[in-house]
Amino acid sequence: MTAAEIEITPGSPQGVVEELVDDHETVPTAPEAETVSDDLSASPVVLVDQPSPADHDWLTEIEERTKNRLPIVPVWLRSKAEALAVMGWLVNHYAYVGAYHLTRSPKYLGRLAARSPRGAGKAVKAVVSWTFDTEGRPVRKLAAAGRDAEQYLKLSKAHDVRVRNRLIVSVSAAVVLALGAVLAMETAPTYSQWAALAGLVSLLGAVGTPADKRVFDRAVIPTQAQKLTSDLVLRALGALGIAELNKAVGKGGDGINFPAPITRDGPGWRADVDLPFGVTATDVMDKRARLASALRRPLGCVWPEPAAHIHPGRLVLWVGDQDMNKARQPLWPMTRTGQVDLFQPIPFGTDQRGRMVSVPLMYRNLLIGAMPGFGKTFALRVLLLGAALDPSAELRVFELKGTGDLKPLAKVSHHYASGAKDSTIEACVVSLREVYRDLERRADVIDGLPEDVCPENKVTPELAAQKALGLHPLVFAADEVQELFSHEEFGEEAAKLCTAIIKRGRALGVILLLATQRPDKDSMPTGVSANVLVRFCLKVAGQVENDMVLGTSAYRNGIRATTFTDQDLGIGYLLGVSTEARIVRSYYLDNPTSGRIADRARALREAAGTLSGYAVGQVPVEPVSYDLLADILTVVPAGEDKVWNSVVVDRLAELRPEVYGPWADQADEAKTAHLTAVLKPYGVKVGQVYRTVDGRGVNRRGITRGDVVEAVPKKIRRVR
Ligand SMILES: Nc1ncnc2c1ncn2[C@@H]1O[C@H](COP(=O)(O)OP(=O)(O)OP(=O)(O)O)[C@@H](O)[C@H]1O
Repeated sequence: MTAAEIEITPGSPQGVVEELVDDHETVPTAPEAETVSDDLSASPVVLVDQPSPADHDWLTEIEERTKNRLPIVPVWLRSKAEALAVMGWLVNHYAYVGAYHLTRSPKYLGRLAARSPRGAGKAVKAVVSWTFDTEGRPVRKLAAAGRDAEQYLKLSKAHDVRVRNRLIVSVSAAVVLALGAVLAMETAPTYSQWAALAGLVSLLGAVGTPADKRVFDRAVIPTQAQKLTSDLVLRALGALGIAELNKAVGKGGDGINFPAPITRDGPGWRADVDLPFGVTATDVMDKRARLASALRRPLGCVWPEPAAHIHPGRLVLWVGDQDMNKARQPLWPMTRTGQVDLFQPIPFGTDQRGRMVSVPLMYRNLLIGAMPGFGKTFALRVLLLGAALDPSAELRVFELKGTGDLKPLAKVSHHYASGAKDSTIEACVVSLREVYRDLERRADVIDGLPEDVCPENKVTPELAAQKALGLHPLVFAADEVQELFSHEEFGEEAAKLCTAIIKRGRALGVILLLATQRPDKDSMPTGVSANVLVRFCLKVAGQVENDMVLGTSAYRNGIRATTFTDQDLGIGYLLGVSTEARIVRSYYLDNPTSGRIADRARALREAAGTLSGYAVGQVPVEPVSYDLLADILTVVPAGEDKVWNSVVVDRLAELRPEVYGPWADQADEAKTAHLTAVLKPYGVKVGQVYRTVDGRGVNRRGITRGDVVEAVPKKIRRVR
């Protein structure tokens, strides 16, 4: 409430005013209050906004300002690697420009030679004009026309003296030049004669070049980056079709406030804007395409962001000189040297302004989603190579497409498999089962530790470092995970295992990294998508996929990965790393570079003695042999004709806990549905089975033993 006034009718209770005034201020009682009366008969009026001591608290004010300090040292100069990369890029750029012009030098010389007669003409004209003082002619003419004889005589005299002196200078210069030329022709070597001639011709050519023409071609087409001004910003905001904004920028409106000057920030311009009351930064982000159109810039240059830590109406508009997808991508800081500690964030990419964005993996899980070909695997590979550079981390990598994009990681992984075959899917599920079982062991280890060693009941760097405890970071990655979750036979089990690992694994040092090109509800279990903490969404087709990867309501809140263009490879929304969603372009590591980094990671592991499994030539994953139908016939003896599914699952879990244990860790209904699904490929039907429990008749879904016996010869495939 600003300078509003509230009338207190005689006898009205003080409490009414107290409820309406601003929060912390104490309202004086009616007699002490400043009263204003505009009508003698009217009741006293109290100013509701009383002066606040905080208004004059300069320390508070300074503290507020310090929150919005801009960096003293430019972002790119803060890291040695980044600064070197920028310098390298500059040297490369100017070397290119130099080579470009050098190869065109004959063309430039020809151009200058053609223009030199015009230049010679201009030079002669200028010398003659100077010598004979032609610029004074209009003044003398005026004096003559005004019949001012005295003035005219004065001017003529001065003119004569000036011309005489200048003639002496010009003639002397001409004689010296002529003599110099003759001398040079006689004595100077031929190459310097030619050089002098070329210099003279170039000079005259440059003089003769018209103002609207260039001597040199452009080696680099300059970006049409216009300086961002408040007028431009206001015009653009006014073109968004947001009523409150229109009112504010229109005639008689309150205007829009810029709390800080528009400045250069990285390779672009930054404007901080306080939007009108009630308009949020998200409202503007929603209309990014319109904003870009109004600013006349490519979409990839215009990045409105909220600054919600200040207030939801604070907009930070950053307009880059270059489209994000064309901007120079710095080198991944770990490309050549360095080791990673998984308890620290891993450098993952850069934002629109070229600032490095790191992703913490410990105590988190990650989901990457996008349409095919937009950079999921590349993004996943950056994080996996980061994890590989932590020699204590155990990697289990499954690339379910079969293109071998994650092959460089094979040499450091405990489990590695590639391909879309059933055997790869099965290997992946078997590995998941192992991880699931390892969760139990890890939980027991942590549970058994004294409180002073493990006060927070979770893996800490100190605990992870103690090899004997086996609490080292375990990174399980599956690319094209839709192949796993939509698999007829293993899909359901994989979904359950991943959901359980995502929910329980965080504190136990188990990290799940999943990438999918089909983030719909059939290929991405909601238990997984709802519980994942870090999300990276590159271009997706629609709202459903967007929200599946980025979380419910992301689209409604303006976080729309649908707005990325076809050229935005590797660019996506990253959620779960900072308070706001960030737009990030993952570091680009090609195959050979990834191979070299993996070699380094392998060397680190060899030194630490942590190479294991696939990386040292062991069989990828040894699937546990089991035969579902035979196992059912074992746990449902011949005399028992019909049995509930949930009972069968419990008995199976007792028989082979390592295989069926996770099935039994579910509610009865889920157990029933699970067994129904896995029996479907065998043609075993599930129906109602009546049983008496505690004297009461109960109907539940179950199987008939005879149907299982029938199915044995018709088995589609023996599950190993
Ligand atoms: N950060 C990046 N910068 C520039 N280009 C990139 C980046 N990331 C990926 N790309 C390009 O995008 C192409 C596709 O990347 P990638 O194979 O990771 O896509 P994908 O989403 O995994 O595709 P698919 O779903 O078909 O497996 C790569 O060949 C690469 O050239």
